Amino acid sequence: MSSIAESYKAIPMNLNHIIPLDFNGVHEIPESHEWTISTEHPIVDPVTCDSLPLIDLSDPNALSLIRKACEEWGAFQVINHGIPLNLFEEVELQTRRLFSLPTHQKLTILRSPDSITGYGMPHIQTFFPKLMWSEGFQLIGYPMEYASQLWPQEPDQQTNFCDVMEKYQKEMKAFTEKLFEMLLGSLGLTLEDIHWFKPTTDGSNNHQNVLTLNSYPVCPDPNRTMGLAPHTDTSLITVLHQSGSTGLQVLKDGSGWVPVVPVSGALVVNLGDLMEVLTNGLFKSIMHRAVANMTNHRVSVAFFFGPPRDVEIAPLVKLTDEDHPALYCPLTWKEFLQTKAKHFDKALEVLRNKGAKDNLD
Ligand SMILES: C=C1C[C@]23C[C@@]1(O)CC[C@H]2[C@@]12CCC[C@@](C)(C(=O)O1)[C@H]2[C@@H]3C(=O)O
Ligand SMILES: O=C(O)CCC(=O)C(=O)O
Ligand SMILES: [Fe+2]
Repeated sequence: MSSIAESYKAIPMNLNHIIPLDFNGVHEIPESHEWTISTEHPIVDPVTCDSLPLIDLSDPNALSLIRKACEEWGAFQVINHGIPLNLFEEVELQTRRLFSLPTHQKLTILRSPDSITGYGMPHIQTFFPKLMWSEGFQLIGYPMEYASQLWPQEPDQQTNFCDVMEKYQKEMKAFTEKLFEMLLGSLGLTLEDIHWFKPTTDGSNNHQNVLTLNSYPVCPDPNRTMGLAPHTDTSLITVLHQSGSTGLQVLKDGSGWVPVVPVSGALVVNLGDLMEVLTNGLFKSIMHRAVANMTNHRVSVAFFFGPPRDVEIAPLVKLTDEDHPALYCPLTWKEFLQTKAKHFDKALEVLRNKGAKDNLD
């Protein structure tokens, strides 16, 4: 059995693309972090122009609103999701505790070049000549091996951190499974149409999920830097809790970069590349990016919901016919991460053109 944790073994990253800047006391943008931001797409005003749909999950029309948002945007915000709001406060507090540690302490849990978990710059850094104004920490499950290094003298803090992260992942797992069912429902499908989906009452099914804590330190000139460069996620669904400060922007066809205005207690749902594959392109994965700001240290928490290990994702049979042939070749999340690590934003195109996964190189 091969898991996503092994995805980067064949394509290790360069250490210069993992170690973040020590952002403390930086008042000038170093050349290494100075970006020329493309003006190909303008930043639009989310108040007077397009704004990301906000869906109330208790609305009787929720399914049709979800379908519209998934077809037109590939993302939406949700309220009435059932996750206790104090859990967001707890996860944000623990996230801030981690990132406010001295740099030498954070470097004790530096991600190794062939690994998925640990502290460092985003995996996509490798595709950009300039460095991003952010740092992140990826974890899977109960992260005691990391917490014990971060707070060696504080056993209570170690357990607090791990307990909150574990509780958050459990809530997110249940929520993303429910959301996945709603997304299918919006297309007239059920979980029965997904041969690999095995819901369990005790939460023990083997979906693969990753939690990422993102940190965007205060930046002296955000217009000349990039917090997290434009990308689509590889997951089926990503659920993002953004703290009170703006920073996330989604790319809307025909409009431009639309800032996602934080709504208290709401979660942002992004569709990832594997959802585009599964729905044979009916739902699109959304291009998005994040920017830092001059006044607040912005943090966000992203939960990546993926398929079980060794399950090949392919366009759903019920969504294909003679007029709508399958557009993508089947592959596992791990194989897709490897394709993305080679081809980045061309990865879906590669899947469309190759027909069989043996030809992905
Ligand atoms: C499972 C994963 C999704 C992710 C790559 C990763 O292997 C672990 C971290 C995730 C993350 C977080 C920041 C943005 C992103 C594009 C990246 O570079 O690392 C996503 C990845 C993704 O969606 O592929
Ligand atoms: O911080 C954000 O708003 C975006 C984070 C994100 O896109 C990611 O973690 O993949
Ligand atoms: Fe993302």
